[in-house]
Amino acid sequence: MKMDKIGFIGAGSMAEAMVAGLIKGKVFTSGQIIVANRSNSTRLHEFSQKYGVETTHDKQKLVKDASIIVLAMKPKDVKAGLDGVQHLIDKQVIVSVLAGISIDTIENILGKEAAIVRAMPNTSAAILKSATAIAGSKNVTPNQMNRCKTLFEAIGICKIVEEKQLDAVTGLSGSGPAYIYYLVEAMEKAAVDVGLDPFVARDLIVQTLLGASEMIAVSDKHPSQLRKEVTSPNGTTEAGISILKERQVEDAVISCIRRATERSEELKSMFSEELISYKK
Ligand SMILES: NC(=O)C1=CN([C@@H]2O[C@H](COP(=O)(O)OP(=O)(O)OC[C@H]3O[C@@H](n4cnc5c(N)ncnc54)[C@H](OP(=O)(O)O)[C@@H]3O)[C@@H](O)[C@H]2O)C=CC1
Ligand SMILES: O=C(O)[C@@H]1CCC=N1
Repeated sequence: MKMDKIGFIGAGSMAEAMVAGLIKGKVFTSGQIIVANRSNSTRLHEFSQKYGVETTHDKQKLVKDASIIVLAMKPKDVKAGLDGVQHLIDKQVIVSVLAGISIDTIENILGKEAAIVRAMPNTSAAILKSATAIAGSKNVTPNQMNRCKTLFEAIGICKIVEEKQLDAVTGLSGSGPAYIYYLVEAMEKAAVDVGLDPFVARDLIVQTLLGASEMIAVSDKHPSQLRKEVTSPNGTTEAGISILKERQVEDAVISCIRRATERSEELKSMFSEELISYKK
């Protein structure tokens, strides 16, 4: 598939995960990718060394050269990130991966309506395993939406949702990898505590996670049934799970995802209140 250039404004972890994934997935060649940040030249040097992509501090050049512009700065930096390029946005599709920043807010900053696709991927994009959801503004054509879906499908799976559901997606799968890493950190501590070599434990934990994920993915059975199949009456699993229940881990997980979802909603209102609507 022949595609134009894609430009990233922001060169952090999410931009890197996407760049790595897009090159690995052969969606874009290195020569079709431009990356810009605010000031960190060492970071841009790293990008060009590692991925062979073009890098620049000149956002205007990036916006003129790219047909897809990915906003990949922190939510608080979106206004500064688009400063000075608003007038150059015309036919490009803007893909925003910013948590909690609405299409309305981006249009307010631009001072006009635009073809904006809000996306919530996760850092597993780097290994082509992102769980992404996208929502488009009313100016996005079906063709542009499909193109963005194809782009995210090349780095994992991609679901189309309504924009209002993106806060929940952020709380669930955008932040999700961190929850799993947190669990693994705890499992690693526990493994040493019960007398295992940390390197042996790491391999066992990773394979356990891979195996369990694959079982959920390929099996027709509900996770609760799969769990039952591990749990022998009066056995070790039952003993372990009884502690998770006693410590109300299920409640903790539900509260964790609710709080992350709420935080995405909070970010949205913080930033939309800050901006004066051009529509008013
Ligand atoms: N990390 C994750 O797992 C996920 C993150 N996201 C979203 O992705 C976005 C980026 O997150 P992350 O990659 O973790 O952030 P990082 O802090 O790692 O990177 C932010 C980048 O934005 C650049 N930047 C800041 N201000 C400007 C500006 N005015 N012009 C150009 N570039 C600028 C910074 O450049 P410099 O270093 O020079 O200041 C830096 O390269 C966030 O909005 C987040 O909500 C979405 C899904 C998952
Ligand atoms: O923590 C955050 O705000 C971002 C959004 C999803 C993952 N990281």
